[in-house]
Amino acid sequence: MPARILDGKAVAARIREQLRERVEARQAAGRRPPGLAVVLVGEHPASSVYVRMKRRDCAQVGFDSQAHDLPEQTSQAELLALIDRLNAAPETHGILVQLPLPRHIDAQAVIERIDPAKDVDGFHPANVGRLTLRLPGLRSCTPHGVMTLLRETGEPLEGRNAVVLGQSNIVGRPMALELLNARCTVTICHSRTRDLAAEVGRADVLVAAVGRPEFVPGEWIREGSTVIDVGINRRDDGSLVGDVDYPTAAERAAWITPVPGGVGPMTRATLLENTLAAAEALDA
Ligand SMILES: Nc1nc2c(c(=O)[nH]1)N[C@@H](CN(C=O)c1ccc(C(=O)N[C@@H](CCC(=O)O)C(=O)O)cc1)CN2
Repeated sequence: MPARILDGKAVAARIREQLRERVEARQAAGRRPPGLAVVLVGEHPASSVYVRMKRRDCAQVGFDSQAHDLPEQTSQAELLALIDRLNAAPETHGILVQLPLPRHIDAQAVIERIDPAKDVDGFHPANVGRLTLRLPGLRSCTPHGVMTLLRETGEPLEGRNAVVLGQSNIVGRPMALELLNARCTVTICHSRTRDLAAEVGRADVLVAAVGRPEFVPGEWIREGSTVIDVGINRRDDGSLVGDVDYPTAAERAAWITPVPGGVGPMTRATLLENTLAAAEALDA
């Protein structure tokens, strides 16, 4: 039986509708809309697309979308000064600095300058630490969005073997922590992993986040598993493919995410959820 599709686009649309209703109720109670500052430095083509989508999402749910488009030559000091102003601004509940940043800027220093209470990307060490310790806090959007999608299968996660391909700060590491917190047995694979095919073959839940087009062949996939493809790779003809070879993986998996329309929309929906949560906490 071919895999069932985990439709991130549809789930994200449902989340946005719920958020729109909550924002309406908030405003009916005389409170200001959640404000999200989206900071884009330079003109990285993919980043410009993602930022445009995030701003459109904000408009759709009634958030106050605050655009800060800065030139490529912006200095680190100028960017840090903007973060300081946004940290102090009561109408700004969430601050998102789109990554990657130009090479002359130290992205970690920028992330650490954001007030953890406004860190809607969940990248600040304080929020990553809280995730590690199973304390409430703002969660990194892609991994948290993946957890929301996994719940859509209706299958329990407890005790399942989860394998994460990739150990990045944005996806791989927080993803492994989310799965561990859901009581999976977690393996993280990376470029030095010895027998990748064997590790993937043990996965009841596979999360692929390596950034290499169609890197995982279908024959590695465990029959009946859930396959989450975080990769978004653009081919020369402009089309998008994931890190997993979708047609062959779909023959073996029970559930699979498409690319596009899988994890990407969930990343954006989680950003909106985080921004409303930040607004509720900051305005309380
Ligand atoms: N500050 C951040 N920077 C980056 C993050 C992040 O979470 N925070 N993650 C990635 C990119 N990313 C979010 O910004 C992102 C990537 C893709 C999508 C998405 O909706 N993709 C669509 C297809 C879009 C297209 O047509 O190109 C899909 O998969 O259906 C949303 C967000 C790096 N930077």
